[in-house]
Amino acid sequence: MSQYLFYQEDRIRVVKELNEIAHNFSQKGWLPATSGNLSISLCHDPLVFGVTASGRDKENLQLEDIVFVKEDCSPIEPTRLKPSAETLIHAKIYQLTGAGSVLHVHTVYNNLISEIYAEEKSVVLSDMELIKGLNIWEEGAAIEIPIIENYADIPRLAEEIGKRIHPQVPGVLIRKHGIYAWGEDSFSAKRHVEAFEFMFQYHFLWLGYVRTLQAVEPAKVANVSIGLL
Ligand SMILES: CSC[C@@H](O)[C@@H](O)C(=O)COP(=O)(O)O
Ligand SMILES: [Zn+2]
Repeated sequence: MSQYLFYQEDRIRVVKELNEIAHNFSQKGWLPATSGNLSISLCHDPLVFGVTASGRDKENLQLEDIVFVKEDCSPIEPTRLKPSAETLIHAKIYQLTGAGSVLHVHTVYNNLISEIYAEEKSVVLSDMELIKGLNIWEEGAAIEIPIIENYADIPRLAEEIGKRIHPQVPGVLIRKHGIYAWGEDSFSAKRHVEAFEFMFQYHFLWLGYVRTLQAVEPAKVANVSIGLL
């Protein structure tokens, strides 16, 4: 008998919450072509978390598509399911941040921003109301989101992500891949993903708008700073 049966009620809650988030993000087009992976922790000491199984269509995620794993990413009980190929990244983020949930999505805008600012290795966003969605309330706050190269070797990718995590900024971009965002629970982690994605979309469209104005009405944008472009 598994020593983890003790968590049965919490397991049901985790599975339901992950399914709801998978369906919600799929509706938004944030988990295309089976991409992305989602997790919620059950326990921190020892670390145990539920994570989406590898290669599942998140749009049609089923309750049984969640695998419960330990700190070393192995399942807590025998299963035919393979945990997400990126489970190690989830484990690393739990260990370093004490988060209660880690969510990973692939979107067009997070891919575009990660590529535009790839050489800088981070993107700075400021003067945006939704920074408050990250629970950062100071007026005029600026946030710097790290951008990590998209190493195919997952242990290396997890290691590099670990080195760049900023205590105040609950997200890390992987170049032309996606974002990992986290929070104290799945509600907060979801809110963080949504805030990041809103800001990435806004920032990308703003860059294009200002650049167009620079071409057609330069005087109008003479004092507008858009960073790189
Ligand atoms: C289908 S492409 C996406 C994968 O390469 C990977 O980055 C991803 O996010 C999903 O991997 P998974 O093993 O299903 O959790
Ligand atoms: Zn991915």
